[in-house]
Amino acid sequence: MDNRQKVLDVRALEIEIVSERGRMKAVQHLSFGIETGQVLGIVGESGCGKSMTCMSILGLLPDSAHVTRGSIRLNGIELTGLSSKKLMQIRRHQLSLVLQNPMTAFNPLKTIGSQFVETLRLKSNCSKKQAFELATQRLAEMNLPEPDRVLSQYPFELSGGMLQRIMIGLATANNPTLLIADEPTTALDNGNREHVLNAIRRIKAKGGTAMLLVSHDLSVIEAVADTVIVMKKGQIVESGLTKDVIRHPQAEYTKLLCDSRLTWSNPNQDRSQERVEIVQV
Ligand SMILES: Nc1ncnc2c1ncn2[C@@H]1O[C@H](COP(=O)(O)OP(=O)(O)OP(=O)(O)O)[C@@H](O)[C@H]1O
Repeated sequence: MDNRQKVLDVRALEIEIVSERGRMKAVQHLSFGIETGQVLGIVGESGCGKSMTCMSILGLLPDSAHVTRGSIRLNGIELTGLSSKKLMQIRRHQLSLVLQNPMTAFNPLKTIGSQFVETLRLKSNCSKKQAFELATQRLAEMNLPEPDRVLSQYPFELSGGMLQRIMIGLATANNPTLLIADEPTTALDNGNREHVLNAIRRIKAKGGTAMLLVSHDLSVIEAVADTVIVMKKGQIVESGLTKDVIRHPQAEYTKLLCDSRLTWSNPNQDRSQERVEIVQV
């Protein structure tokens, strides 16, 4: 990874968790950066600190966790130590989060259109009519058929795969500086997975948003990420251009992940029990 101007610049980050069992470092010595229009993948086993890293950037760590060292800069602004009011402003205008469950992300009692409009008007000063027009445009960009009809529907009338693409459209509607997507394709059938990866590719092609894509699945990272960091037990074991890391893994742990990627791409493997969630802050 080079030293060009980075939208997100994380340096020597350390996150500590305090519980009745004592103190533990969820993340340490973590440094990485992302440039505008680029996708950085974070891959690693469960519990290695991927979510803690994302939540620290958003200023949404649980009460038991704290950034104890290091720096997180978004467009040159240091986020660690900012007041919660300032962080909320930054989240509202510059950051978006897409998590795993689209069904729980939406209010079941409101149409997609009213939720879209509500969120857009919270993030910018647009009128109801402008918000509706933007919503229609974003749904079309996400390749959703009949955007007007989708906007008039309730979440339960749409499939999980469609709701995921709607969430990505909503999360990027106001062109955030940084989109954080946590496992957005896990366990989708191939068709829906490809739709979501295409949605990510379209956001990349527009070029205004940097993206942090978290996945335990190296194939997803390989499909869209320019650079990747491989994490194990809260630390980076390897990082670099995705194609280099995947073609020539250096760390034993990355080699293992690459081997299991071959297993995951086996079409006979049953991944139907895995769930996917997408939520926006
Ligand atoms: N709310 C919490 N309170 C205390 N410890 C937590 C909390 N959430 C996570 N942890 C601990 O922090 C460490 C890092 O967890 P984290 O959720 O960041 O891992 P992850 O890589 O995102 O895992 P997964 O892929 O399963 O989501 C783990 O040891 C985990 O047990």
